[in-house]
Amino acid sequence: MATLLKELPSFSVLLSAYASISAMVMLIRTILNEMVPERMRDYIASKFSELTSTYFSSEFTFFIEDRWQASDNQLFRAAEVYLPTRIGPSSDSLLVGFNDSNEPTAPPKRSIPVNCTIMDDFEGIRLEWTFSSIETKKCYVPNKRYFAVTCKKSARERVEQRYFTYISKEAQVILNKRESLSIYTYDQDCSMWESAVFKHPAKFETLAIEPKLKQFIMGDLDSFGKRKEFFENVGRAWKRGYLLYGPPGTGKSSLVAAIANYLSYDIYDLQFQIVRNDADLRRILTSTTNRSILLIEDIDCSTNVSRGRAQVKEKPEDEEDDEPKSPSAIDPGVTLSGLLNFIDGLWSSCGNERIIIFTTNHKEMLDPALLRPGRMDVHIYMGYCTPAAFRKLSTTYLGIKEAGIKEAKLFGCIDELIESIEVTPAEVAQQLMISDDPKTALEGLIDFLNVKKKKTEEGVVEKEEKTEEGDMIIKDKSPAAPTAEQRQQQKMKRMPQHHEKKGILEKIKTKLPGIN
Ligand SMILES: Nc1ncnc2c1ncn2[C@@H]1O[C@H](COP(=O)(O)OP(=O)(O)OP(=O)(O)O)[C@@H](O)[C@H]1O
Repeated sequence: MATLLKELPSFSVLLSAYASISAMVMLIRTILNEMVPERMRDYIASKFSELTSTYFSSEFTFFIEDRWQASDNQLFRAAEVYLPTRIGPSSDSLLVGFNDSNEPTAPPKRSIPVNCTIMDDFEGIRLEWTFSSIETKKCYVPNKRYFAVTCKKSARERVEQRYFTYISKEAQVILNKRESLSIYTYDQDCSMWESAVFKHPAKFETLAIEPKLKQFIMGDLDSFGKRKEFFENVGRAWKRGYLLYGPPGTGKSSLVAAIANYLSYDIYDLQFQIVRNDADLRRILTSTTNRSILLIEDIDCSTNVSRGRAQVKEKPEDEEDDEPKSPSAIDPGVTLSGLLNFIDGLWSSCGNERIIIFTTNHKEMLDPALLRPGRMDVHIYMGYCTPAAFRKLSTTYLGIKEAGIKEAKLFGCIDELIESIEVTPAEVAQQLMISDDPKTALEGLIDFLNVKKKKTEEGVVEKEEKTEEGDMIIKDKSPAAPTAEQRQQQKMKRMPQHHEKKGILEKIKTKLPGIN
């Protein structure tokens, strides 16, 4: 010990060493101040302090941004669902509100405000969450939102391997338990999906369609939900495409609502006309969630995927086109191949448990490529009202479970009229709503059907006269009464689709392997 003390430098030596080091530092600082610009000095200082704090800090921070590469970040979504359940007394702020106008007195829902800090515990690990949002300069690019999760460095691996998986599972459980569904519509100005509470009363029980068709659709949906492994084994994306076609008012939208309620899936209602181009479509579609329905209504209104597009393309360039050009509002930049890429192309593998539904009033207008086998798995014709559909409507609207003696005669008359003209379930439902008294409502429906029948017959006669003369002059509306045979012939000419009513099931084309 004594030898060791002897070898230590004396106090005066230490003092002089300190003085010379300080002088050296002062000299270097003066040189740096003189030679290095101030901004550069600040940058070096901040980097130096960042480096030392990272090296010596005992904490680790994960960042979870709202986007991950080209898609929505599913971990971010899970955190959005999970974190509101962890808001406790230690949180200093909270975002509250609701968008369900059906229940204005319900307690508000919770969400996370910007810069709010939330503490969570997992297997003895303390975690601190902070939510941030950075505004972007470009108006069509949404704000960049992210969570920062801080934990002890020693717990980093457990958080990465176990905690984040736990959050995803918890979020799924919360989503499965929620009482209301959401319907999303795309806001092109903010470049994001906006949601509203979806509480549509349509159910399969209230749908007035042929019972066999109903059974088929429900069975198809059931088997789709159970076939995760099947889809994996056959190397296909876990998706199902439905094309609903038929005249307006035959229940296409009601069927979509019934499917959403049956499966408890959210609906993404995409107005195709607002999509700028294929890249835009890709971004929009990759930001939808699993277990959801992508709905594109009136797909024929998009000129780029309608049959006209193919015909226009085939025309020689110098050929005059007498057809007026479609206004740009209905001529989006999305190409058919861009859309098909999502249905069965490479992008179709993005996401799982998805239902894609297209509706159209004019199937014949669609580009054949969209109708080819393997594209839309099931084609469903939603036809005019049939006696069976009318029975369902009378149960739903008038509470008539089975026609008694009183109604039997009226029912017989209605059945006959319904079979002889084209009347939509929407029109029949409208008439049944006129009175709460079943007899009055049914009689009102008979009057309506009789008027419609008369008008239709008059229309046919008028149309035939027009066709013969080849001009557009409106003729006298009072027709010469046609004979029964003539009426039958007129009906056959006028309603080629009417006969399809009876063969609705033949119109269903099932293309998924494994379903017969
Ligand atoms: N098959 C049906 N079963 C029960 N209700 C129906 C049916 N068809 C139509 N309706 C009633 O008529 C209204 C309009 O129907 P819906 O909007 O579903 O028809 P649509 O075929 O989607 O029409 P569009 O092609 O014009 O969009 C609905 O509110 C619904 O109450």
